[in-house]
Amino acid sequence: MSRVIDLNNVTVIRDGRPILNNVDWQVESDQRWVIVGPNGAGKTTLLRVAAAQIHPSSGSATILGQRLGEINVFELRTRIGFASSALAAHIPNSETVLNAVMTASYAVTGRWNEKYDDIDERRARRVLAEWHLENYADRAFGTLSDGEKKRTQIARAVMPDPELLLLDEPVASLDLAAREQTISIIGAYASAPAAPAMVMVTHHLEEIPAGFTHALLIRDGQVFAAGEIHHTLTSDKISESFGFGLNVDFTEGRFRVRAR
Ligand SMILES: Nc1ncnc2c1ncn2[C@@H]1O[C@H](COP(=O)(O)OP(=O)(O)OP(=O)(O)O)[C@@H](O)[C@H]1O
Repeated sequence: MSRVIDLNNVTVIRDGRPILNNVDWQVESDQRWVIVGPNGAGKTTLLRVAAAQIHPSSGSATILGQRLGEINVFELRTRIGFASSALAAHIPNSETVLNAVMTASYAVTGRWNEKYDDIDERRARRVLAEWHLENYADRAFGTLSDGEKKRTQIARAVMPDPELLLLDEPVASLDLAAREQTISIIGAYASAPAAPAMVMVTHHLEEIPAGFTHALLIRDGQVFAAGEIHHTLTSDKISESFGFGLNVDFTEGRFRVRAR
């Protein structure tokens, strides 16, 4: 086990105000975290610090043993898988699904002149099968449904075999069947002993897949609660962090939330 994310007193200032404020957070390699909090709480900002995409304005952020500000972030980013809708916007609509996933080995979107080895293609096809996309390898990315696009983004993120996998709302806006299918594939991936450390941002506790072990509740840029998932996603803590009375229960491996 090793420390994958180590944030100490991290503050991120934008437009003169802290959008993350004195955040302390540690993630170990055998943990899978969900980040939950109201709109605008700072979830995506926190994930972008973990992805080495933005630096703290103050405090220290060490990701996979590399302290941001002291290292080459381009090298570090090759060890991190990051799937978000914002990144998906960079995948050309005409790119085939196979190429969209395969180019991840070189951390680029859009296949130009790189030379790919058979081994990359074999791995990309294995990853496509793992994310139930094997029949879409030759389809243009732009022709996929939202659910297929989301799974392609995640397949792209796991292609380089990352040591840290970050998922920003991986099932947002999917229909019921696509949502349940994607939750179940992420759950199988997260539950495998060889899975990397993972962090997933979600708005809905119902969307937390199997295999997730820890939760961080964030409110107004500050950590409201963090720790083992069942000790953190309690009715009292969720109600207080969202400022609304909510009952949380956990049945058949899934969380469920109702108004009190
Ligand atoms: N570059 C920026 N400049 C100014 N404000 C920003 C910037 N990026 C984010 N913010 C603000 O910081 C706050 C936190 O944003 P962030 O996207 O991290 O929240 P979030 O918890 O992911 O929100 P949501 O649930 O709505 O996606 C928001 O109020 C947002 O408007």
